[in-house]
Amino acid sequence: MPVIEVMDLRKSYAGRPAVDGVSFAVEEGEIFGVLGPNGAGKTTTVECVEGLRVPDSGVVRVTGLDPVADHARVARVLGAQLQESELQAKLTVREALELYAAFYPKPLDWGPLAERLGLTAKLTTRFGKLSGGQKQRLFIALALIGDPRIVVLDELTTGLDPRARRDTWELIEDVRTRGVTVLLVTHFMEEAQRLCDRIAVIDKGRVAALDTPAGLIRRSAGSTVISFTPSAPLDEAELNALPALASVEHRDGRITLAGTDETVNAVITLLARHRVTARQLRVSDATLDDAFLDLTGDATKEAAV
Ligand SMILES: Nc1ncnc2c1ncn2[C@@H]1O[C@H](COP(=O)(O)OP(=O)(O)OP(=O)(O)O)[C@@H](O)[C@H]1O
Repeated sequence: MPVIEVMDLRKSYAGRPAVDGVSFAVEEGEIFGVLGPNGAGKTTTVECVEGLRVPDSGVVRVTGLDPVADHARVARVLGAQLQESELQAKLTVREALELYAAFYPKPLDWGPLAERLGLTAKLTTRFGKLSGGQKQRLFIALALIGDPRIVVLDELTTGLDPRARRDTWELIEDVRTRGVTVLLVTHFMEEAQRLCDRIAVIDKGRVAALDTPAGLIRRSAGSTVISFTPSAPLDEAELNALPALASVEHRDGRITLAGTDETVNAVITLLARHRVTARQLRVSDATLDDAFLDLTGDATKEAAV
């Protein structure tokens, strides 16, 4: 049985749909990503899973329980990252960890958790004096302290420097190794690609695609990218006629084509036919970034970056 089930979830604000028929199921032990442009309905969706918002219609189940009607029981199995305003400025890091540990029947030992999140040197620092990244790390610790079966992390590494981000990814991988299910809302493609087993791409309140990161990349139009600097100009019409071509870009004499393996073979044949040499030829797989822009359409491109 899935540990989280969302079926035809709908939620409007002042008559405007923010979530418009979202369905997905998260299996035990999975890292499930929710990805989408700003305002797509991601936070509303996960807050319905946490029982913090009441859906207009649809069904949400967490370990078979209704997060609104069975809020107390759901809170025992689900750890959620807090919003900044929820902690007192005068509370020290140690006090916050001890306080939250006391809420749960079998909390984790907060010492190693604080160590893993680089908070040991900050135990006596008051919350109000922490940097944005340190606060973020404390919220992650507090989400995990109750040793939950499921953890919901919204914008996990926003505000963290690259080092802290990588340490946090390792921590999340450790958490999953212990069998914890992770529901992760993120804007970072690299994070989603590295951590998530499956991703629901949400766009305009609906699920635009649901697949593994590799599956999302494969289904986007230009899943292979070839770039090179030709030794002589190539005919634009011939380039545009290449099979399975998704896009052509020219920059500083360099040509970048997105397509499939078929496009790559055809361009190599084209180059040979015209006796044109391709300097600095590179062939690479498209990234999740490319797939995301493709799946969420042109209108949302600007909001996504
Ligand atoms: N409490 C609220 N009252 C009115 N409108 C809201 C409320 N919360 C969210 N919205 C609107 O609902 C839509 C979806 O918001 P939501 O926060 O769920 O999106 P999101 O995908 O999490 O966005 P972001 O990536 O920017 O955090 C947005 O248009 C937002 O303005």
